Amino acid sequence: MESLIGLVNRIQRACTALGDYGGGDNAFSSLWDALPSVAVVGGQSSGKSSVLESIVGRDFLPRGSGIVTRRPLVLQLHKTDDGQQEYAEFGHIPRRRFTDFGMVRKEIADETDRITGKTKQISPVPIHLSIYSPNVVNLTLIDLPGLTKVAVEGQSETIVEDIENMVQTYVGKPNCIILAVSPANQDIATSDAIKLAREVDPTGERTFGVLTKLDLMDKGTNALDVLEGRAYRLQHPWVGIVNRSQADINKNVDMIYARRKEREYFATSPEYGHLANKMGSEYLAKLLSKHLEQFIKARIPSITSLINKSIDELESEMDHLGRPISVDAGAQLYTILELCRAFDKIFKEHLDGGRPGGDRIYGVFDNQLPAALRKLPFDRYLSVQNVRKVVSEADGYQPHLIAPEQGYRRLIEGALNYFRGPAEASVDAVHFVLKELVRKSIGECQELKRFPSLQSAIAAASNEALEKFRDEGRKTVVRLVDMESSYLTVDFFRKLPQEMEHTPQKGGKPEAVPAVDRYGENHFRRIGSNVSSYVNMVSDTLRNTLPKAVVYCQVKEAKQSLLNYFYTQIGKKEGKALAELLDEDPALMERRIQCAKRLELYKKARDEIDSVAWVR
Ligand SMILES: Nc1nc2c(ncn2[C@@H]2O[C@H](COP(=O)(O)OP(=O)(O)OP(=O)(O)O)[C@@H](O)[C@H]2O)c(=O)[nH]1
Repeated sequence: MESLIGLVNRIQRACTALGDYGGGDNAFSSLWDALPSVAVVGGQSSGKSSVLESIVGRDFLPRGSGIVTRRPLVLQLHKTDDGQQEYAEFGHIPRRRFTDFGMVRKEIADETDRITGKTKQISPVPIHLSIYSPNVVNLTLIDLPGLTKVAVEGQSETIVEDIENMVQTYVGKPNCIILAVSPANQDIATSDAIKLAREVDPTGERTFGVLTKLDLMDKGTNALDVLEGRAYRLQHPWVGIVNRSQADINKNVDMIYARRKEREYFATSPEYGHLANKMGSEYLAKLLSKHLEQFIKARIPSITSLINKSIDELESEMDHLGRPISVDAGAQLYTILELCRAFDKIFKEHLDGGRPGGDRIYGVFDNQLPAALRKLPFDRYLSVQNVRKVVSEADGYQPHLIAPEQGYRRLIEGALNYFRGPAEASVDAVHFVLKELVRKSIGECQELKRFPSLQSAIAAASNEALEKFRDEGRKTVVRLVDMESSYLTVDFFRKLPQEMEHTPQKGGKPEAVPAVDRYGENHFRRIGSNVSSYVNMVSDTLRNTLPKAVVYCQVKEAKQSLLNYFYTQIGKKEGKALAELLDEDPALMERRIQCAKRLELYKKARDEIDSVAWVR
């Protein structure tokens, strides 16, 4: 059973080491807040320090006028075997044993000043002090600044309120046992400690009332009304204490001697003799220790479930935030390549299916290209007037005698030039689809979210590569069109019906004679219609071959080598340049560090609890 207080002590120390001392920090749930503790509260000079020293059996707390306790002091008491030497250890100076308790007092004062300065301000960052002694019981107590009514010189106006708020953050938690110290020589109705305890624990179930200075009460008066629970009722019995007086302190009266005197006081007291075995600082220590053990035991299941829940939450947040970046250049390069691959994978999924967008490329080939081909102005180009003009100009001063060979060629070449427009437009349309898919893929790549600089670098490199593919695509489609002009399909012309008419020859044999006027309108109309048929045939061919060229030069290349050039570039980069690509958002980096710390804390706490569970 005793190991339970030790367990909470260890977890508390881990909490402080990792910056969790409850309250304030809303970024994470606090484990400290979930741990049971005993906080000592009371007005100034009510005797808090004396009670603590009496429980420990040692002088070790700084004394002086004004507010001496300006940071919470987490006092962890560990009982050792009889005969062992007493010593103290501070959380902020691990492994240094203090056997001189005068030095402990000095270190508490110095450590208080280290955080608050000598300005008499207060700070919520606790000081951890462990005392190992055969004269203590296992117990953890938190000493808090005394509640005060007025600020003294050198203190801020808000000090009264600040102290009350700090004390509130401790005693306000349902896991905090309140040790409310009130002096017997003051009316209990005016006790600061009881006033505060009543606010945060109205039923009195977690408040232990301690009445000091019983020896200083006016002659003829006693505190039985309070000690027997009539003046102010609590669930737990009140404990009366007689500490050393100021005169005793001045005379350096030994604490162990003081304890004996206290025992004698109650044993021989005519008023309190019947309560003697339930009075005094030793009894108080044992009572608190027993209660704290039970309290911790009852809280373990809820602490365990809080720890497990927090670990789950932190792990999923860590997954979301991603792994920390290594400082090693090789590892950085590896990370960059992995991120590029993650992006590339998404980009390919867009093209191959699985993610939308690739279908828009098919839309270019299936709708945009055929529509653009249909809209080409061949009607105008192959009008009778234009055919006549082109054919006539083609023959120069010597008009054609038989077929207008040159005229046909000129007309066809002129018509085929029109195909360049839709061919290049297809290249551009696919280019823009690919660019858009790059943008989308970067946005969808979770792993890249942390790295704005790398995102821009990948976008720039991809777009540069896409431009190159577009240039290649353009050259290829224009070449396809030019190829159509460079060598015409002879078969088509062979199969053209001749413009001949058969007239009877002398002697009965038919004789083929040209029946049409080679310079007449019908003739040009027929040429126009022949050229139109040829152009349609080419159009059909290009409708099939242009997509092949575009896919070959742009889509396939984008899939296979979008980041190839980028890879060779980053391969040449030095550590600093690589680190720049991986410059994360600083807020994110900080959050990851904090998450990792908390995760470490919760895991440590879980291990501690598991180890105690084995012992039980
Ligand atoms: N005679 C007698 N004097 C006591 C008793 N308890 C405390 N004192 C004296 O009261 C004075 C204040 O006691 P502390 O223990 O310093 O009180 P505190 O609440 O810690 O005071 P601050 O830290 O200043 O808020 C000291 O001079 C003590 O010697 C007691 O039970 N009997």
